[in-house]
Amino acid sequence: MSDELITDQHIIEEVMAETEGKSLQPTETFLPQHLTILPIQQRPVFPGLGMPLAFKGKALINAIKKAVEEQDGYVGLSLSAGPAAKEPGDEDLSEIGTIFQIARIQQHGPELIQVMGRGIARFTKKRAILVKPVLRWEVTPYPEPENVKPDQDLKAYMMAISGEIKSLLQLNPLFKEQVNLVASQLNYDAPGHTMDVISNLLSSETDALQELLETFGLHERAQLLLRLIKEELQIAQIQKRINQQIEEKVNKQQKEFFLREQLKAIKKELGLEKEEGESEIEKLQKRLEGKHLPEEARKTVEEEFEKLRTLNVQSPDFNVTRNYLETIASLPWGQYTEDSRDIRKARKVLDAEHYGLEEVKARILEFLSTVIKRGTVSGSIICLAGPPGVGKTSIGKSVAHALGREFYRFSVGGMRDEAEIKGHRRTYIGAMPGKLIQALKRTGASNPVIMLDEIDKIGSSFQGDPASALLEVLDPEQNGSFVDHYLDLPFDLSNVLFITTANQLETIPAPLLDRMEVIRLAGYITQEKVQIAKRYLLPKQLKEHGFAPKEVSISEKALEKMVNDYAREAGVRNLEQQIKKVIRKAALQLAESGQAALKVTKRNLEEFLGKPVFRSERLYNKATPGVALGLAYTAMGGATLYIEANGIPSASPGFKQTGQLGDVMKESAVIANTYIRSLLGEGRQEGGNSYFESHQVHLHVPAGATPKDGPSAGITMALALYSLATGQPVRDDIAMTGELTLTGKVLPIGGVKEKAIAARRAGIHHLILPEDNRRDFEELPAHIQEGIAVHYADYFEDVLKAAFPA
Ligand SMILES: Nc1ncnc2c1ncn2[C@@H]1O[C@H](COP(=O)(O)OP(=O)(O)OP(=O)(O)O)[C@@H](O)[C@H]1O
Repeated sequence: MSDELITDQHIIEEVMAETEGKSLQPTETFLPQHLTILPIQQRPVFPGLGMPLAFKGKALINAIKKAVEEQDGYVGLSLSAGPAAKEPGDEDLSEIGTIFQIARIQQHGPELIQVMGRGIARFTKKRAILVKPVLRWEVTPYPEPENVKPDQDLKAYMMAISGEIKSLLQLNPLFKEQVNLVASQLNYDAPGHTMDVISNLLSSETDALQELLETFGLHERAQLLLRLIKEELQIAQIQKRINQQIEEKVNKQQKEFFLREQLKAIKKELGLEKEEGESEIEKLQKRLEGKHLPEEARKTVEEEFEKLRTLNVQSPDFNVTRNYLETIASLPWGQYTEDSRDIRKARKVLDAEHYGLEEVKARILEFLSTVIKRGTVSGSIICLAGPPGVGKTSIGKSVAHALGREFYRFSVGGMRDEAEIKGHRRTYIGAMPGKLIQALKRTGASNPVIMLDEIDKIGSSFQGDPASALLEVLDPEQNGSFVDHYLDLPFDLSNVLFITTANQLETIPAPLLDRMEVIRLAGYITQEKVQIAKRYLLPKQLKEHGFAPKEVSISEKALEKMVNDYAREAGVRNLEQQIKKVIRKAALQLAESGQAALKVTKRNLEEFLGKPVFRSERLYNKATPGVALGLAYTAMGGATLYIEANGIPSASPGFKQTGQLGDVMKESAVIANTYIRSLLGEGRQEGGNSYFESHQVHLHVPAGATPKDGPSAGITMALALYSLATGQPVRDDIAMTGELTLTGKVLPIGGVKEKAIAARRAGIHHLILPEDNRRDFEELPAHIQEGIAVHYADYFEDVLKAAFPA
């Protein structure tokens, strides 16, 4: 035999076969009571199974040989409590051990011997009879009793044990071999023996196994064994799970690795060598290099880069994180354009880009000079208010030009979702930053001019209130660290110059309006429009259509006709459309006729634009009793507004009004009715007037489909009723506006400039205004006042005097 230690399974089997039958169920009388004690470590040996053991030291080797020769190979095995290296003394050894019968020995050199044999029975120590050179004890052997009939409890235990062992078998294939080996020995009629065989296979703690050995009662032993097997089973299950997990992970990793390698190889073939993720990360990092990110942002960016590196390029998370970093990289952190500080240049820019608007330009220049002086725009918000097409946007652009800043414009009209301003949180699919951050990204500067259009039409809904989000953006206290939901980092908006535009101020949320400096643009009179068309709109459109200035000319008279008959509005948007139309038609004519140039005049204008859209704003060619011309101020600018009254003779007199009137306007109508009735009532006027007592009176404000409201039609309504009742027509070249009280006092109204412009547009030469609006009118530019005679009214009598000149 070789010198190797025997571990081979078949040798152990051989030993077992050899010892089989010899002492399978020894009785006490067969077993020696004086035994050489061999100390063993790590785990006790249970009776029943054959196994190899190794011992060291000359004294032990001699004692073992002697036991084989003289004592049929019987020795005692006792578990040593001390460390393996130390030679254990009497006191270190467990007093309960196993009688072991050695069947074969094999010496490996002078110091090491290997023995093979099997456990026979338990013993307990009586006393030591020799201590040196080896231990010899007097013992009491406890062979397992034969043929005990297990009682019910024990049977149940044994079945449970066998069940658990079966489960263990399924989990642990290594275990299976051993169990198969002992399977032949499992015998439920010898429960003690069976349990010992199984105990030999357990991998429980040393102490637990020794306790099992020391348990003589079969019930208790069965209980303990069952517990230990269950523990073993649990461990086996955990092991299995861990194994599975590891296996799965390894498999997945291997697969991914394999695919990635393939991808790399393919890319290499295609010349796209670098790994996608890496090169993207590098690119992003490069873009971020020159930016002045604040500490907090820098930290976040670093964390995100860390995350990006660990992510698979194909994973959706990679995209989300990359997009986020791209947004950050595209923002103008710490990048500013330098403001031009030259106010004379600013004036030049404004003048060059706009005709007229003197007052607006003056206000803008005042504003710019304070900005230049203070060196900061923080807290200043301009609101340009006026009808469509009067140049609000283009004034905003000029402000940006004058300061040398970038310009960005977006509309907040109809906005209902706060996220449009503040962005979506990144957890949303397809999340984006809000409009403000997009504006900064687009302009590439942290101090652009941002124009918020249609602030009077901002909405609100269950998705949050965009107005309050805007408030946060515009508030100088807060916008230094504006946090967009998507960015989730503060960005400094305090250097942005905000300009808002609105058609009317009434619908702007009050907290927003409070923060803004309102500059009104009232609209243009005909002469201004003609000049704007001649100097700006026409040259611009010619250029856009690829014409030299001389190729198409439109005479001033033609322009005037265009303004009056085709584009009657407060602004010039529609006029610009008409000019485009003329130029397009002219282009066709020039191409077809081969002419070099074309002149558009008042006479041939209809060839280009068709029949006039507006004839006159006057519905009535001659003065009619019951009709008066009022002036209104709407989001579209000033407008003229007829008020009609009519009556039907009736036994049951009454009063009604129509024309989509708002609540305030309805009240005005009722007030006018009451006032005029009391004014004309019997006994008050010479001869008396009993019209209202004998008629159903109806008041109407065309056009009936347009909703109207406000108190400023008070005097007009009253005058219409007066004219109806008295049968006197109001002179046909007069228009009026003013609120009326129940006692006939005339109160001031708003929008004087817009209304004056509307009156001029309608060819009106006489205007009735409340006395308290005198200053408003007198402060208007001379060209608007020109040609208008104003009659100021303090009481309704003043209105009558102006309307029915003697
Ligand atoms: N005073 C002016 N001088 C020169 N051009 C003008 C003047 N006013 C308006 N325009 C021109 O008229 C056109 C319409 O003006 P703009 O778009 O600024 O109007 P807006 O008031 O912003 O209208 P909206 O309220 O509809 O946005 C532009 O081409 C603009 O340049």
